[in-house]
Amino acid sequence: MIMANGQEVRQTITQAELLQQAIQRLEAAGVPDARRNAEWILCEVLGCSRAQLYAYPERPVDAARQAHVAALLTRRLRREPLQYVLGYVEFLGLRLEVGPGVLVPRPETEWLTEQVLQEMPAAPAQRVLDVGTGSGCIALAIKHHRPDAEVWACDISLDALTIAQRNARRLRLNVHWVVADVLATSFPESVPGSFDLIVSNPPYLAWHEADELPPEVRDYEPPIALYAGEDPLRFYRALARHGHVLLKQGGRLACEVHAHYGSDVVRLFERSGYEKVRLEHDLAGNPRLVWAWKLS
Ligand SMILES: C[S@@+](CC[C@H](N)C(=O)[O-])C[C@H]1O[C@@H](n2cnc3c(N)ncnc32)[C@H](O)[C@@H]1O
Repeated sequence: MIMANGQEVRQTITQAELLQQAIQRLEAAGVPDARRNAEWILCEVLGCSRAQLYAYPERPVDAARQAHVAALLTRRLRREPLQYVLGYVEFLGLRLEVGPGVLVPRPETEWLTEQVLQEMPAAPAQRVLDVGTGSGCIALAIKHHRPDAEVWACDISLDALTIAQRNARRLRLNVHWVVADVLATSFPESVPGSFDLIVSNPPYLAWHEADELPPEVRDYEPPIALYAGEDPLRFYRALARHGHVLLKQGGRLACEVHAHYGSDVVRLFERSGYEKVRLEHDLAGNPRLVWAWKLS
């Protein structure tokens, strides 16, 4: 009998027993969605699909794999996000590396990227800028689904850009990565301008919202990716200002918004001279995406 992270590792245990143990430990610690979490961790370590996990309940799990499961489980029990524990997330058909230093891409952002892809004209080839790219999820998904597009992506965080670039290399997607502070007065000169589309999921939480966040978000994801600070519209003001310089005539902005501030962002863009400003609701019915055109 071996001890791994305080957990007993028996020489022989079946997949079904290991799964049950994992579910019980996660449930006892109050981790939401315990079964799904346990399934993901076991499938990752055993190198099998969810169907195979249940199809072969009697299959024995060796001590090394038991110890690996125990190690990942310990991290998840401390409420580290499941995607950090696994080291990746699926985003619009792409497997992206994620980990400390980068926001875990959300389903809402996947939905937003789908809307953007649907609205992108087939021709001419589009020039796109993703502001606050994080793992690179939006930029990489656009480049993957529209290889003809010229895609640029920026972030203030070097940690994020390092992960985004690793994702790009692994997926063999050619995106231009730039370190830039969107709150600065101007963008680096290397960013060319004349964009057809600027897309952004900027930080949009207020400080006081930290108390309502689950520990996975509050204690692990980078604060720079989450909080806008005192002024929840700060990043949208900056995007509106830069859009006038970086977008071509007839270009547009597509921004993810906090469900509480959709109408405020619409007003902000209208007052900043954008036209055809429109708010879209996500699959949960929450205001989520604001479009704004630079027509004049
Ligand atoms: C909400 S996260 C979005 C990440 C990614 N686009 C996604 O949807 O998963 C916001 C991103 O903006 C970046 N960011 C924060 N402040 C910034 C700034 N002043 N200039 C540029 N990027 C910034 C953060 O590092 C983070 O990667």
